Amino acid sequence: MEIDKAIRESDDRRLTTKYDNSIYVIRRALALYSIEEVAFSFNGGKDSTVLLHLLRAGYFLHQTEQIHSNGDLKDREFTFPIRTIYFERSSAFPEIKSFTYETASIYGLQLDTICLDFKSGLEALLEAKPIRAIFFCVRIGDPTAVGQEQFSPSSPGWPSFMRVNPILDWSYRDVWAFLLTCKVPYCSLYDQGYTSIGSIHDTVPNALLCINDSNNNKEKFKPAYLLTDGRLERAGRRKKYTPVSGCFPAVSNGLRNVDAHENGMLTASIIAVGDEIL
Ligand SMILES: Cc1cc2nc3c(=O)[nH]c(=O)nc-3n(C[C@H](O)[C@H](O)[C@H](O)COP(=O)(O)O)c2cc1C
Ligand SMILES: Nc1ncnc2c1ncn2[C@@H]1O[C@H](COP(=O)(O)OP(=O)(O)OP(=O)(O)O)[C@@H](O)[C@H]1O
Repeated sequence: MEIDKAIRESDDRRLTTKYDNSIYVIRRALALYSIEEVAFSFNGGKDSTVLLHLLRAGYFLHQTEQIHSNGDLKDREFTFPIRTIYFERSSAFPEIKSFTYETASIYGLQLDTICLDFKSGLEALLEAKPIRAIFFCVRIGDPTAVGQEQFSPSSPGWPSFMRVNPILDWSYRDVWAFLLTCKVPYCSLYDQGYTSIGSIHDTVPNALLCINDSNNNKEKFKPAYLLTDGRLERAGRRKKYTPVSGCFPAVSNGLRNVDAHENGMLTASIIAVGDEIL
């Protein structure tokens, strides 16, 4: 299996350890649930792309073990049977949409495109299919990762299923080490300086990757894998906020000089020195 081979041939010990742990979680899930009971939530982003290939490798290894007595399972005989769900958004970047569909076609994914919000879409899906566990790409540091573990039941108020998070402990650097080591295709936006991709309304390239091109006065950006401080991967994503006076600010990556009033966020600092307040 090409993914497993690429990782085994790599001398990046940290990556190998992360890979082995993720494969362990995937194989645990595949042992606990039947193939009809699992699904994979895929959106064409970098984390999703990592998980797709981990699932391909994990499923392949799981299968190989199951049919061991019948001889080798060749790569070309291998299909990926895990139901893959994609919530299509009209506000998604066209590059993300096309990458998602191209990837589905290249790897023979059974893609279910859902045009509802997450909750209603999941409700409809779980009513129609026997799904009990969903592979998800949350990583520690993501705003939604708080309190999650590798196996976490869905939150109260959500349809009932198990969230399986095989890359929970992966860092930004691990994600890129994996994608580059395995030489798998990823969405072209990452080569244009986007480091985390939300909607067209709230995402710009990461200003930390900006190259000054004084010749033609145009902004250029280095690829996402050159971002050295992974804690800043969401610097190109504007925080969700409630507009104060109904006016929406221009997209900002948080590093440009954006008017705080315009953003609806006001901050104040107080410095106390002895009994004096400055
Ligand atoms: C398959 C799936 C399952 C989800 N399950 C939950 C959940 O159990 N609890 C929750 O608070 N959010 C859940 N969400 C929402 C995500 O945590 C998160 O809000 C969503 O991915 C939006 O991220 P974004 O705001 O960065 O686009 C789920 C989303 C998807 C696609
Ligand atoms: N529209 C969607 N359809 C299906 N799954 C989704 C969707 N949006 C989010 N998810 C799930 O939530 C995970 C986390 O989303 P998130 O946007 O943080 O990561 P990503 O898109 O893979 O990478 P990036 O941080 O670069 O955007 C996805 O990898 C996927 O499992």
